[in-house]
Amino acid sequence: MVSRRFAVGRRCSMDTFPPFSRLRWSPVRRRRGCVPAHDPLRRPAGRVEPQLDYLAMTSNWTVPGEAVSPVRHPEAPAPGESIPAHWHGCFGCRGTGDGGLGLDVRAGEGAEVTGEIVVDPAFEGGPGVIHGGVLSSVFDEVMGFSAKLLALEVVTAHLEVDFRSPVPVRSALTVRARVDGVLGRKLYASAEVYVNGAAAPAGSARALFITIDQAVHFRDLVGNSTRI
Ligand SMILES: CCCCCCCCCCCCCC(=O)SCCNC(=O)CCNC(=O)[C@H](O)C(C)(C)COP(=O)(O)OP(=O)(O)OC[C@H]1O[C@@H](n2cnc3c(N)ncnc32)[C@H](O)[C@@H]1OP(=O)(O)O
Repeated sequence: MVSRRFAVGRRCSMDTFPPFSRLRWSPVRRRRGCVPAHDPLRRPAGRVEPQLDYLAMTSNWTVPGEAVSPVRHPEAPAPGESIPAHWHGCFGCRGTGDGGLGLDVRAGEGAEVTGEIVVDPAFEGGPGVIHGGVLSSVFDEVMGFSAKLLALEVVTAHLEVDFRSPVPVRSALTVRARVDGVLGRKLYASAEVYVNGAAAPAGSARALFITIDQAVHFRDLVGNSTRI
């Protein structure tokens, strides 16, 4: 059956809709003269395209000048030691067998941590690559662990991620994260992800965490949990 979107140009036998139609008619379909009615690759005349500097991976999220350097807690895990899960029910802390990310996060120097994870095929988004939301969760979790070196309980208030290059499923990821600055209840953190030991990051993230009193924050929410 020929879809209405490919009604102009020659008829094609393999007319299917996204996610795969874009991959299939470019460039093969162009050569065949098979042109869709609406070509998402064609830029509409007169529209201003966003000018993103992907290589610089810029961010408008900056640590305020008044922020102070993070102070590592004297009883924080030593550099190289694994940092225990903050809660067994956490998606980030649970193993992949239990529907979690299966992250292993280790303490570094100062307020730095390193998270290791192998991208489970269950985390697939686009064909063969990790889902961007899952990678965002990885960043969120590993940056959150850096707050544990300060012995602070935090939740994420703001998270931003730059995806620089695709991250294949089954690849081994190393996430380096740290608290960059503290201002009252606010912790500013940043992180980068490296694929299979590559020298250049495949993505980066920044976050704002806010310290909380867990007992108060979760008091009226804990009843929703199925893992208590
Ligand atoms: C999970 C706990 C375990 C702990 C173990 C550690 C390991 C963790 C690993 C887990 C990792 C995964 C973790 C997860 O995934 S946590 C899950 C995702 N996050 C949440 O569910 C948090 C939802 N939000 C809230 O509950 C409240 O908004 C919070 C508690 C964050 C603040 O509400 P609260 O009423 O308490 O305080 P406040 O509103 O006076 O705000 C305080 C200050 O912050 C500033 N502000 C706030 N938001 C923003 C913003 N978006 N951009 C810029 N600024 C912002 C605000 O202006 C103010 O500044 P100032 O006026 O004082 O200058």
